[in-house]
Amino acid sequence: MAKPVLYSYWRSSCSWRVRIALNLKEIPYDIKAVSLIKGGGEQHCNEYREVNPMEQVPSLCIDGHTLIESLSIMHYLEETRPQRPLMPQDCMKRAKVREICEVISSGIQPLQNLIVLIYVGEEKKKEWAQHWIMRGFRAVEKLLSASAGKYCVGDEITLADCCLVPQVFNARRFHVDLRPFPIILRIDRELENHPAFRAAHPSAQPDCPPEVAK
Ligand SMILES: O=C(O)/C=C\C(=O)CC(=O)CC(=O)O
Repeated sequence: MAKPVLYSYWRSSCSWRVRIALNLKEIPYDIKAVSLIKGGGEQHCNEYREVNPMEQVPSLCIDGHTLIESLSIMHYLEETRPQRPLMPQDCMKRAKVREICEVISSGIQPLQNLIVLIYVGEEKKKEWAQHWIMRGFRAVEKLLSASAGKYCVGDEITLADCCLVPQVFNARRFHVDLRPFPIILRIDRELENHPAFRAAHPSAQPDCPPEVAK
């Protein structure tokens, strides 16, 4: 089987989630960088629209197919590559993992992504992004107060952690005050030096601008 190819952008939190999952599962993959900003965004070109009709990253070519949507990709990896499980065994804990993934991937990230911020406009975009991230993080913090052990759900790393860490990076990028979210901060700190998370970090990506990578 050919090595999987991930269409990715260094600073895209959705690409980053999938990179973490691939790294944790030790699945070798190649990256095809798609610049979301060059020339108005390479994701909108005809060639890439054939790969991903949503004109977004990530997309993953794997097992002879192309998959889009980060959570759907991560669940496929979990189902087909059971090594280093990223979902708990227990059904209620699985539901808790999905809950946190949903809040982040549907309730926060889409509201502060590039296409929405362009639409909101330069003047309002920071306040807008902060509002939706804080609203979502209040919910995540509350959920974590019941589910967290060392990580988001219990003491094993799950897909919820793969979603949380990149969203914390985005929160910092928009200067959100994270002090009201001590559990989120603790889990982020716990994971920042994990090799799979470090290798997936924007600053470690081949398309990261050299002045940022330093
Ligand atoms: O470098 C840029 O400014 C462009 C795009 C992004 O950050 C990615 C997003 O749209 C946000 C996200 O993935 O959450």
